[in-house]
Amino acid sequence: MNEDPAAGLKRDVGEAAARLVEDGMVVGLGTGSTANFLIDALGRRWAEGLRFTGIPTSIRSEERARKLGIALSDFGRHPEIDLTIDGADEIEEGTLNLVKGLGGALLREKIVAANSRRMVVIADDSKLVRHLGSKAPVPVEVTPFGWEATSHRLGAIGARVQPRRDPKGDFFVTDGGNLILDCVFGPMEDAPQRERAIRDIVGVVECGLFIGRAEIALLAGPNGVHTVGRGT
Ligand SMILES: O=C[C@H](O)[C@H](O)[C@H](O)COP(=O)(O)O
Repeated sequence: MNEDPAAGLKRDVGEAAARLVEDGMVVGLGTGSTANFLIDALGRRWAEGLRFTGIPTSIRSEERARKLGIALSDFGRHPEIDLTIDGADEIEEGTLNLVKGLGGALLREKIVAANSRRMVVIADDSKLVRHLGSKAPVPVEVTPFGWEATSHRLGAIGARVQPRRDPKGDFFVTDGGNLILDCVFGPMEDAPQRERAIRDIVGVVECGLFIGRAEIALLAGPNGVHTVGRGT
């Protein structure tokens, strides 16, 4: 198995973010390799006596947190979340707008982020970009019914569309039973408008552009973890 070269940085930032959680909070638990380090660090804090309620953003994160003994709840019972901590595929300098969903968890992640008082994004600093779309495609979750027509409409607003497949070559299916179309737009100077244009297409369930959601970013680099706010 290939070792992730950024694993050390992801661990550093996951552990730093776990220190933001306080007793009694309702906490959105993100998804992905960086969020896994957060969940593991929270598991250690739980074992030391910290008590909070976790709202997982995917089945994978739910299983990981449950194994560590963290108390979890259903989003429906806790529709107001104090703090969500999640990874990202790209973070735009200045705005902290994000691309998320390369791991396929964007719909639950976006619902949880939209209902959180604060969202903190965690990543190694290679994820910081001048414009979203510079390196990553925008994942778009679509209904299986009519996906070809939805794909065509996405093409008409400028995307090069690639249906996501799993390692066996079958369509990748999300936790919500939908498909993902990875949309390459190239670097975008108009991500907020692009998000609206994508979401206006019938058949689109949600898209991986997170606009105005993250309040701060914790970024790990060779010199340690630093905090970046919006507008900096
Ligand atoms: O669907 C996956 C999520 O949006 C992840 O938070 C995102 O892909 C970042 O994942 P990682 O920390 O593994 O790079």
